[in-house]
Parts: sequence; C-alpha cells; structure tokens
Amino acid sequence: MSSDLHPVDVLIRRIDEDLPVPAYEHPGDAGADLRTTVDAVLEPGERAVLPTGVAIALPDGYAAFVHARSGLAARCGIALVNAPGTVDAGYRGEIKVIVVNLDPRERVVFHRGDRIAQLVVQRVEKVRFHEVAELPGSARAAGGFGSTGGHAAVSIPAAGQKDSSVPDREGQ
Ligand SMILES: O=c1ccn([C@H]2C[C@H](O)[C@@H](COP(=O)(O)OP(=O)(O)OP(=O)(O)O)O2)c(=O)[nH]1
Ligand SMILES: [Mg+2]
Repeated sequence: MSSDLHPVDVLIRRIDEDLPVPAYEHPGDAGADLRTTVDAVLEPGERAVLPTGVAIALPDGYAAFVHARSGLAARCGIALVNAPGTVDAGYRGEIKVIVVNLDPRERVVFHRGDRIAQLVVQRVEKVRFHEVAELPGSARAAGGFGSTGGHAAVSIPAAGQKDSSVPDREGQ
C-alpha cells in the first residue's frame, strides 16, 4: 500500500525543462498538480488541449487519472471534457489536459505555468471477461439511472444566484 511514507516510484521526463515537475501541494494530497506549458484563452463554451510538459512511465498495474481542480471549477467553470482523463501505464507521450470553459459568460485566461489539473495515480485491476448467456441475480438487478428515487429533494440554484461559499474571481 502506498502512502506519504511509502510512495510508489514513477519515472518522469520533462519535455519542458523550465517548468517544475508535478508536485503534491500538501502531505496527504491524492493529486499532484499539472501545469500548462502554454498561455490559453477560453471563451465561454470553448475547449482546448493543453500540454503539461511531462511524460511518465507508470509501473505495470497502475494508471494515472487527470482530474479537474475544484477551485478552477467553482470560480471559473473549468471542467475536463473527458473527466477524468486516463493515462495508461504504457503511455510515454506528453500528458495533456482537455479543458472546457463551462461558464456561460466569462472567458478564462491561463498563463504558462498555471496549475490547471491534478494527476491521481492509482492501482488498477486487469480483468478477464468470461462471456455467459445469463448473469447471476442481484438485489439491484437492472435498476439504475434514478431507480431509487429521491431526486425531487435536490435544489438547483436559480441562474445568477450567488453562492457565498464560493470565493469571487478576484480572490484567485
Ligand atoms: O486526459 C488525458 C487522456 C489521455 N491522455 C493520453 C494518455 C493515454 O494513455 C492516451 C490515450 O487516452 P485514451 O485511451 O483515453 O484515448 P483514446 O481516444 O482511446 O486514444 P487511443 O486510441 O490512443 O487509446 O492519451 C492524456 O494525456 N490526457
Ligand atoms: Mg484508448
């Protein structure tokens, strides 16, 4: 089991040698922040594939997942189109981040070196699929997509309503 005390060793190559390698900001963090090597301007609804300047060689049995940063999501509406992005153990190319600006009104400006996403490395299982005519029964069976109900209780803020728990753009 990996931890802060017993991390998994991962080889990393800097394609852009002037930017720091991804790092965990705090002990106990699951994600190491990825930086964009380029400036980018995203108009509302626009997406971009941003290079991070790093390539890695994960050990067999691991994958890395590119996740959004909650601050950028809450303040600016930045999401990942393919959230989370999957980096395969055999991938040796540059890690890229597919960002989209979901804010309906404001453009988002990224500068080279900005931390735009985070990389979470995890063990992954490889399975062998066995085809059968009938699957074994279960309590859930084919129920899904809201089969347990309860959605009427979800409150959706009205458009333009300000959430005081989210800092303003000025507070970035
Ligand atoms: O957010 C991402 C997602 C993927 N990748 C890289 C690593 C991954 O190993 C490779 C392929 O990703 P994926 O399998 O998701 O894409 P695909 O469209 O299926 O491409 P391929 O046919 O090359 O597998 O692209 C990234 O750098 N960032
Ligand atoms: Mg693929």
